[in-house]
Amino acid sequence: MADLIARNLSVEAGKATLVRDASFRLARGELVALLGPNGAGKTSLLRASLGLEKRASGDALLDGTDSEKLSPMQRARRVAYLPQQRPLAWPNTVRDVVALGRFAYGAAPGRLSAEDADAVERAIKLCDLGSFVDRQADTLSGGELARVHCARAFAAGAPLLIADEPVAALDPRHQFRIMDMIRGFVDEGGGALVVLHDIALAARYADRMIWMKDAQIVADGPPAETLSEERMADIYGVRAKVSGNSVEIEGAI
Ligand SMILES: Nc1ncnc2c1ncn2[C@@H]1O[C@H](COP(=O)(O)OP(=O)(O)OP(=O)(O)O)[C@@H](O)[C@H]1O
Repeated sequence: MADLIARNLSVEAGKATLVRDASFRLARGELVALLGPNGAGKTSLLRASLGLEKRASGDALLDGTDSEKLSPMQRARRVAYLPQQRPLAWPNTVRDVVALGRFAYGAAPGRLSAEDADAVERAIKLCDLGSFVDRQADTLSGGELARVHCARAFAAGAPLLIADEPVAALDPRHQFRIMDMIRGFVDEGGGALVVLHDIALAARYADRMIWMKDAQIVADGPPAETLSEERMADIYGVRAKVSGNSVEIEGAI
């Protein structure tokens, strides 16, 4: 059973509390949106859950193992993590950047098994990168590069996917395409936790919404139970019209 369970996690930096007493579970078969304003603590929560950032208290288990105790390779086989900041370490072709997603299987660009090569080609196709494969990744536009990083995460073939704002720089069509791919991944048995700032997109795709504000999780449940005009006012300080899963933001309060 692949899952990620965070229990009473807190993260501190100096005197600041970035995450306070947060608990959630991510399992296969669900697409969970993590929402909240800038600075709410979303990235800190994800990184601490994955064992990439020190916790002040609480714990986080990936498939029952403390995530802080996993080696990078063990972690990467359990979960593909697409961070918000996605620096390219060096200029490389698109195909080679996507191939980096296979490192958990001992692959390196130029040294791919048939299975690795297959996963890389599938991810390239899924993310609509066919015409870019031989380009240097550092010559792509921001949105094109975002798709390359999505492909790198998909190529990993891990049962869980955690993506921090995967569609932030994308045009509307590619936002839908990426969300469709994540939905498809979940429908085939994966589990995905995705940070989104587009509430309408989140409500349309997510089975569950986790809402954060001021370092705390304040709600966790299906859109029908947690998305409301009051919630939009409380979390984001905006006036919004909410009708079913549709949200129209009218302005700041
Ligand atoms: N090392 C640090 N020292 C002090 N404050 C920090 C540190 N790292 C993060 N913060 C602060 O903690 C808060 C939470 O940051 P985090 O990146 O988790 O927020 P977020 O919800 O992901 O925001 P965004 O939507 O803008 O990406 C922010 O106010 C940030 O400035």
